Amino acid sequence: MTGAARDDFGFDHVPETDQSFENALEKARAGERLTIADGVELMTTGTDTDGIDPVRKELVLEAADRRRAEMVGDDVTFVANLNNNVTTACTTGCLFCNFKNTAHLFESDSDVDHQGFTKTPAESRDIVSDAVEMGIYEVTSVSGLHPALVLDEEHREILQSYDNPAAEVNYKPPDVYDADPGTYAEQLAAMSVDGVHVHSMTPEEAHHAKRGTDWSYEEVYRRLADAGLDSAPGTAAEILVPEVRDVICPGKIGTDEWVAGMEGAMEAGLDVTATIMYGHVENEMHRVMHLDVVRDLQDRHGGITEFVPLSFVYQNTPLYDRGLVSGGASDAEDELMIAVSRLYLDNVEHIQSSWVKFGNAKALKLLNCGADDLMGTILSEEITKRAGGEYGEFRSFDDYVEMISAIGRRPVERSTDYRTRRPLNVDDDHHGPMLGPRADGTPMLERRRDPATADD
Ligand SMILES: C[S@@+](CC[C@H](N)C(=O)[O-])C[C@H]1O[C@@H](n2cnc3c(N)ncnc32)[C@H](O)[C@@H]1O
Ligand SMILES: Nc1c(NC[C@H](O)[C@H](O)[C@H](O)CO)[nH]c(=O)[nH]c1=O
Ligand SMILES: N[C@@H](Cc1ccc(O)cc1)C(=O)O
Ligand code: SF4
Repeated sequence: MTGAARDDFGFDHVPETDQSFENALEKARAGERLTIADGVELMTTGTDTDGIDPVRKELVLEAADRRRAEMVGDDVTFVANLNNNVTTACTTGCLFCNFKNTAHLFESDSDVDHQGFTKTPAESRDIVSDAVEMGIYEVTSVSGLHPALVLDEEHREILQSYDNPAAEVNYKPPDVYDADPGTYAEQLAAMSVDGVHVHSMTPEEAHHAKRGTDWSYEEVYRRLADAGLDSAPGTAAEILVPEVRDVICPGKIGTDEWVAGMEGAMEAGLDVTATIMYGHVENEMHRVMHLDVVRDLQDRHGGITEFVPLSFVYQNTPLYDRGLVSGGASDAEDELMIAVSRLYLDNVEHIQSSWVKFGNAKALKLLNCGADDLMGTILSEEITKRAGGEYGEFRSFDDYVEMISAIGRRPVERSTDYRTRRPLNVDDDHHGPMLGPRADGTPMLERRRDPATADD
């Protein structure tokens, strides 16, 4: 149970094992593949004692830091990217999420005020074009499950052929809404400016993009790739254990469906990332069971480029408002989550420290606990901000160089798939991206179009 959860929720899976902390640590240090019991011993710093033992914790962090150095060396990577989320309208109602707004508020005849947005493909293109001009390599786009969003026109026709599409397949035509998001294919094509890498379509979104059809995930991801998709984010993972999903996101796809979606993306030839969102109602057994699902998937397919632990941002969420949790993960839990991810996921090369969730100081600390990637410039962020997170929306290349060299590591700009890397020269006065289609080393904000002088 995390420190923050108020109730035990009657979970069947609890952090109890037959393993000892010492044996688990020994195996981790020797580079042996860990079992779930080993992982739980490390994550809890021993189930034989209550709470986190600070001395044992340091031993786990040290083992993970050493493993990181052996696996990927001392470079710290990051990507020049933009978040361009298309819509906050969603019908799913996950209890940890304050990104979404109830979809019916977006209907033209609703007079209830809301803070949400829906972008048309043309609006997405303008936003991405500006960021490409600033030198980004990647655009990341994740959205709510808007009832008018469909894969393509063929999908729309199928959904319209149902007797009652709203009730049967969660479809309403775009003319019901204030703004038309177009189709997923149109959005991806619009965002594909000058060949910029498009990272989008979580398994949850892919499930929405195939609703009411018998299409496979592979088929859906192939069509999305034809439209401009380059890789897929493995969010919607949350905690991949059914009894936890029943509490925090009963309307969401299940664990098996998430795995099937990721497999479909990989079968369509796309790289994917994988995530865990932790620090709410789950316990350490659930966290390690989740790592096991990811490791198993990677054993079978090998397309996961990075693992991203997303620490739950609790402030403005239904889970917190309703008293189901009293906060998020502690610093020690964040450190152990990163460290055990590194040690358990022996087949995933990169572990990301997410500054948007942790802030600069903790994000840097986590680079000494097993992480080797410091996310991206982002430029605009809504999910964490709307949940009450306060660590901003942008990090410049100068910020990155300063932070990473301050901990004695080498800053390296990367592509989304990590296959292209460019070490930065820390002695330069200013730094900017070089890998994007229009990047030329100029600092990003210097190239931001001034809205006052923009001509369109
Ligand atoms: C907001 S959704 C958008 C994409 C799509 N609707 C989905 O669920 O995959 C993307 C991810 O943001 C993360 N997220 C949402 N609310 C969060 C919160 N309060 N704290 C941390 N992560 C959060 C979750 O992991 C979620 O899967
Ligand atoms: N950790 C978060 C990410 N990570 C994604 C990266 O920035 C990048 O897009 C990925 O590594 C692929 O190159 N993105 C978010 O929007 N929010 C996060 O918390
Ligand atoms: N956009 C998601 C997180 C995310 C997106 C893509 C990733 O590869 C990883 C994480 C958020 O802000 O929470
Ligand atoms: S996490 Fe995704 S599916 Fe769930 S409510 Fe938020 S936007 Fe909708």
